[in-house]
Amino acid sequence: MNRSDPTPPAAQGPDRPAAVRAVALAPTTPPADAVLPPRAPEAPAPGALLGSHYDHCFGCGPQHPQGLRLTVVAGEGLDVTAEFTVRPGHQGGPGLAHGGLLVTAMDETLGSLNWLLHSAAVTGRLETDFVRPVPVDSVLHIHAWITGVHGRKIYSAAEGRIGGPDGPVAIRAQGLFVQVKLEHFTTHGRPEDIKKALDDPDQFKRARAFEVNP
Ligand SMILES: CCCCCCCCCCCCCCCC(=O)SCCNC(=O)CCNC(=O)[C@H](O)C(C)(C)COP(=O)(O)OP(=O)(O)OC[C@H]1O[C@@H](n2cnc3c(N)ncnc32)[C@H](O)[C@@H]1OP(=O)(O)O
Repeated sequence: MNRSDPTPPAAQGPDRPAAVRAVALAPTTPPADAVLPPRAPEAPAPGALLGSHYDHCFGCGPQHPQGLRLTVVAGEGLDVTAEFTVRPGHQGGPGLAHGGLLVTAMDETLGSLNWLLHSAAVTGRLETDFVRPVPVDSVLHIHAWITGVHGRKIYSAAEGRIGGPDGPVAIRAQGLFVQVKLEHFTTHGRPEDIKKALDDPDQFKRARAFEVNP
């Protein structure tokens, strides 16, 4: 369609050309029969700092040179808080955090809710609203919580605020994570990285701690 064409787009449907047809995405809001389970007995105590799940993770790994080095603390309920300091290597616009990295920070924080249920889960769908720009050197304070669990699907939401837990909201997110077994990683990951992770007893211990039987 010509950009200046005032004709409104035709209704979505099978006759619409594939190149312009919207894709059907799953909702990130839990269904009515979703449940809010109790914290797992193995969940970290409220206030505990959650370690990185993998040293080379872009989101939380301390060994990643340009990573976000997000730190996460367990909340009182099915929630966590996280902090991410925006560094010059995270710029999109001059002096501003790249939006994709802000999404990564939300993804990582929502993903760490796994610790509270003692199960590994991967992101199936993630929606974000960017509310205001985030300058370099600012600290993004993120609060994330589980909104419902339905079978293997974990629904969650988060808000990121600038400068403090009560600072202005910069980003909001809702996610749908799907619980997986450890084999998800060992089957799909690059073999040399899997081997290194499995050869490191500490890394292996953390990986086993996540094992689930969906
Ligand atoms: C040795 C090394 C140790 C390392 C130890 C690390 C441990 C801890 C690591 C944590 C890491 C966190 C890091 C941050 C979080 C990421 O960034 S994770 C990376 C990004 N995500 C991905 O790569 C996931 C890619 N997708 C997949 O692998 C597969 O599509 C999935 C999501 C596992 C689902 O496949 P599946 O297991 O075959 O599930 P399936 O039976 O199709 O669906 C199950 C249910 O989920 C729904 N569903 C499936 N996919 C979707 C979707 N995309 N959207 C909506 N709903 C979906 C289905 O509709 C179905 O619903 P019901 O019918 O039950 O109502």
